[in-house]
Amino acid sequence: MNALPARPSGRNAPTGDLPFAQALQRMLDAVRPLDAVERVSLRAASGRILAADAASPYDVPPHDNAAMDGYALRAADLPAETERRIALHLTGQVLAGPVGGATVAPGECIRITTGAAMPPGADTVVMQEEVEVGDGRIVVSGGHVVGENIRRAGEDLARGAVVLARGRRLLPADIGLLAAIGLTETDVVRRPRVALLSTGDELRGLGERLRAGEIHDSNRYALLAALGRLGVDAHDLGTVEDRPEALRAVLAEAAAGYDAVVSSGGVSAGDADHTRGVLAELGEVDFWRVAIRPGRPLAFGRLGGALFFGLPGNPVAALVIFYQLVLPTLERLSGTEPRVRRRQRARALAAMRKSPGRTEFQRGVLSTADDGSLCVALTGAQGSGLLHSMSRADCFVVLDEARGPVEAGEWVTVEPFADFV
Ligand SMILES: Nc1nc2c(c(=O)[nH]1)N[C@H]1C(S)=C(S)[C@@H](COP(=O)(O)OP(=O)(O)OC[C@H]3O[C@@H](n4cnc5c(N)ncnc54)[C@H](O)[C@@H]3O)O[C@H]1N2
Ligand code: MOO
Repeated sequence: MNALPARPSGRNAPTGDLPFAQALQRMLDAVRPLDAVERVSLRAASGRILAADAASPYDVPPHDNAAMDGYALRAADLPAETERRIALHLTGQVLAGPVGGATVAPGECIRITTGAAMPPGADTVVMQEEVEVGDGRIVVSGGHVVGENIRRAGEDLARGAVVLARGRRLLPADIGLLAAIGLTETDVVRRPRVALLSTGDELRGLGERLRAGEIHDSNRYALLAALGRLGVDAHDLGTVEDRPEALRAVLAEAAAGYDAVVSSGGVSAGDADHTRGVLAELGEVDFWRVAIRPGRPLAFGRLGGALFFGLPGNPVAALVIFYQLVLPTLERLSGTEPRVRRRQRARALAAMRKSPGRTEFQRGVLSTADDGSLCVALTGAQGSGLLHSMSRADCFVVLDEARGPVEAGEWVTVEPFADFV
């Protein structure tokens, strides 16, 4: 791990808070993407990361075929002038499916349906709407061009062409492409094994009764849900008491069996905050404290073979850190590049509080003004313990470290959740 880089003096310099962009870069740099491969059936491959380029073993479509229901014929038989009409002898039909022996000789045509392979001799398909059908013959006008209404072999994918590159997260259309090139299985990267735990004597699991001073452990369930959507192999290690020995025991075991460990709580400066101390004992702390709000007391490091993310306990802080820093790092660990965050500009519907010194990720709701421009309003109070401020939101409002308050009507940067949440 690198030592903390020299930092220019500034508002956060004395505390050693790492600027957001530097923290993200250091986390990404610390990753060695997994390269272990497993073969899965195509039915189980959705959302997995492709481990090697997939090339097509043949042309797709494999044969020239009709793009319309109509008649396969030879363009040379037709008159050049649109007004003139001629009759062609109708000799049979070809449907989509196995190819029969039908061929088209001069003066003949064959009935053809969409997707059926072009019979030898024919070079054009005329739509049935443009043809008059009689007894054993059709009447068709001129003005058709050679190759009309034919889909060419290899038009979608040429033989040997790379259809999907290594590192691709397989989407439904990708599964279709792999099926189209005849694959039944594909090689994907093994899923990262990620351990998740919460720390805090006040925390109770689902269904447990609360005594005075206790709360439900909401972080563990929110983070498990977020990890589930990311497609990692998440393991719930439960809630750990605020005792160094208890944390030591759980983290020592986690160090051995996981690619990443995510904890929440116990990273700040309180008397019961042991996460950093135990991480330093059993592994390495790369940095803690990022100039970000919420989520400043983030501890990042290494625990045995695992990356370690010590998220702050406040529920909104834990999720903001997860989406902004942990998610891209886990994407790289999974063998794919972090997805692009499409930042947009939106007009603030009301003023927003902001002091210089930390990058803020406030929670907003997008709307469209009468003139079509994008607008954003905050989801009410932005305290980092107020989980509803996150659950009501559909975007982050990203306010740069250096800037101060936002005035109503000002343009700000937003990150729609649809891209990553
Ligand atoms: N003297 C200082 N105090 C605090 C600082 C600081 O820099 N100096 N930072 C504050 C900030 S910012 C945050 S965020 C919190 C983070 O502290 P911890 O990570 O040590 O979190 P805890 O103290 O354990 O808990 C904070 C808060 O969150 C609740 N919590 C914890 N875990 C869960 C969970 N799994 N589910 C739901 N809620 C949880 C906990 O009950 C506390 O209310 O520290 C500030 N203090
Ligand atoms: O950073 Mo703390 O996460 O603001 O509440």
